[in-house]
Amino acid sequence: MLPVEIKKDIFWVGSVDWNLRDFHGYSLARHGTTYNAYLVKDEKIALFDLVPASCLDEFLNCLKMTIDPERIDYLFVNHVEPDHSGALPRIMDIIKPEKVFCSPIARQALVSHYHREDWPYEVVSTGQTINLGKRNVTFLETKMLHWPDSMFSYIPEDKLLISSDAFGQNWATSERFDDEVDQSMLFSLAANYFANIILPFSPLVQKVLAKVGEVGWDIDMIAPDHGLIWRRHIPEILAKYGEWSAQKPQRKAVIFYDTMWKSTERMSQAITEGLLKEGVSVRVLPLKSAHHSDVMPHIMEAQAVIAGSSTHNNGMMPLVADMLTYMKGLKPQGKIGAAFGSYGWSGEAPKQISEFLQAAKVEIVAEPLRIKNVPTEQDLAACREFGLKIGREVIQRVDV
Ligand SMILES: Cc1cc2nc3c(=O)[nH]c(=O)nc-3n(C[C@H](O)[C@H](O)[C@H](O)COP(=O)(O)O)c2cc1C
Repeated sequence: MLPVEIKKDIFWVGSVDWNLRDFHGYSLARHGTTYNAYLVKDEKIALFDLVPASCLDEFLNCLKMTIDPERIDYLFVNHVEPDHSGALPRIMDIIKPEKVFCSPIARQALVSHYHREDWPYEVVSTGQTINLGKRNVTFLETKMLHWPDSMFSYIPEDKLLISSDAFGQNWATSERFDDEVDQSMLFSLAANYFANIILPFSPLVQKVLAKVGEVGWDIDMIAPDHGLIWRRHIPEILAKYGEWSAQKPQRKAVIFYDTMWKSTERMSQAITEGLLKEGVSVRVLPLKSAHHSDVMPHIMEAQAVIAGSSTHNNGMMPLVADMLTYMKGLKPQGKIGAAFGSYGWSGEAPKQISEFLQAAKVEIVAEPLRIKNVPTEQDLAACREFGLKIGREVIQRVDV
């Protein structure tokens, strides 16, 4: 990739991973991703963040088009996760920087990843400022957003916030800025990223947004470590982070299920009809075709989570267990829910699902609905009634 000057003497120098489809086990990177690093040419030459070890060659090519890497004085590590620091051991040998700036927790994390106590670490904390010459860099530790070591770097002279993984999206593009790409795709991928990575830390997002307001940073560019750089739609993405982290649900229900012989699927269709009759928008996600990370953005927005499974070996179908486990870890707040499914003889799955939902702090608003074998017309009417009941609960909560 070619470097791009994003501000006077500040360059994007990352790499674009067109191949990536599985991002540490998520289907999040269906559209590839970028690893963004930023080079600042001042009296001190500074490099912010890096790329994974696998992208080192492409990254070095890009970097060398802007600077002789040996001239770089300072490295800033905003996040230790290997997609942003994996190239560090090789880069340290090439650049031999005077200093490696990182948060106190990042220093420990770097040592436990790369086992190098001898690198020239310089620990920086929230509010501290480092001078580069004409510019300053100031820091805000964003612990658990989304790793303990994470921090933001802000350059006031350029109104530039280098935001680590926050505000990122996984999308391999040749464009570098938010106003150069399709807007609905951009915001949809930003939402996808938030729902799968940031959601459990929603209360922290609210605090960080408040803190950024409090310190009065004037920002006209947000440069995340993945995806497009925000320069045109900053108020919109900040508002979206406020909205997503507030977890205010919409008049929407998500139904996910797995089925062997489609009886549970037939139930899901009748439940959908009931919800629609109440005026609730529905997303139906059969887990054989929807990966758990594709379901989460819908759960993030929905008021109701309705999970279905046929009974399989006295339990729920494995894909449903997978989805529930994944969802529980992401701690969605303020949801209502219910469980359903077809069975042959013992029929444990719906009750097990209902208990799991409850353990995930989902408020159960309908008894688990079980149908023996293939649903009759009467059974389908019961499913519609189940959908109507949940629909009414959605409306009651969303429309207050
Ligand atoms: C491998 C297998 C294991 C099953 N185990 C159970 C079971 O433990 N308890 C039960 O009630 N039904 C069991 N069933 C029956 C199914 O739950 C039943 O056929 C149901 O109607 C399937 O719903 P579906 O079409 O949505 O998959 C099993 C079926 C299969 C194929």
